[in-house]
Amino acid sequence: MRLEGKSLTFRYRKDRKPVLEGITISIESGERLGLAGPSGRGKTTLCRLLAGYETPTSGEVLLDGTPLSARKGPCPVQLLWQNPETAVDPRMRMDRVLAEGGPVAPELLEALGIEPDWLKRWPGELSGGELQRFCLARALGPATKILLCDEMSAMLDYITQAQLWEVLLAEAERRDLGLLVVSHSGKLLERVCTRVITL
Ligand SMILES: Nc1ncnc2c1ncn2[C@@H]1O[C@H](COP(=O)(O)OP(=O)(O)OP(=O)(O)O)[C@@H](O)[C@H]1O
Repeated sequence: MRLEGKSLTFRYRKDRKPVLEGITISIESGERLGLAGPSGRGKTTLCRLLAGYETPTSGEVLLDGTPLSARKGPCPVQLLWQNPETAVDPRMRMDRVLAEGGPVAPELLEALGIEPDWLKRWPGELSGGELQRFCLARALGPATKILLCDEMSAMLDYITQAQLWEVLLAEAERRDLGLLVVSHSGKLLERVCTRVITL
């Protein structure tokens, strides 16, 4: 599978200059593409366009040559945020949050260190790191083919970071997923990516 952003231009407001101008990017199955660039350059905005959360002012987002917006059913492109608190519905217990991405193998939950007792808790009863484990499990639902990781481990301690990356890289390899990894850490990008570009 191939996700392409073609000549993407985007502005948040008509009277402001574009945040992104004529950006072309592509991510293939099995590839781990790193995206670097200074703060405010538009990395998160680009992820939002590629995941279909925003519509480009001009240009298009294609999945195997078909506009992402024209696809039906569960989206094969998933986005993981830096702040899991903003990515879960606070009115749903964690078992329902998890089910939003489709069924998740118990082995994956175990590998991510998700304790069975956490499934009946509300999001507000978990730490940021515990919530991010759920967000990763949910993003790895059966329909996912391309995963966009926007600073997904930036707020975690080193041990949790290492654990999540180990699980994600093994899963990506096993399922031939394509990854876009956004990070300010050159070391992380060097370590996990097959190719790195700068915005
Ligand atoms: N909802 C919004 N409305 C208006 N402007 C926005 C909005 N979200 C982001 N911006 C602006 O768009 C620009 C790009 O922001 P974005 O978050 O995409 O950058 P980034 O490269 O991901 O930054 P960082 O590395 O700090 O996370 C910034 O100037 C930001 O102020």
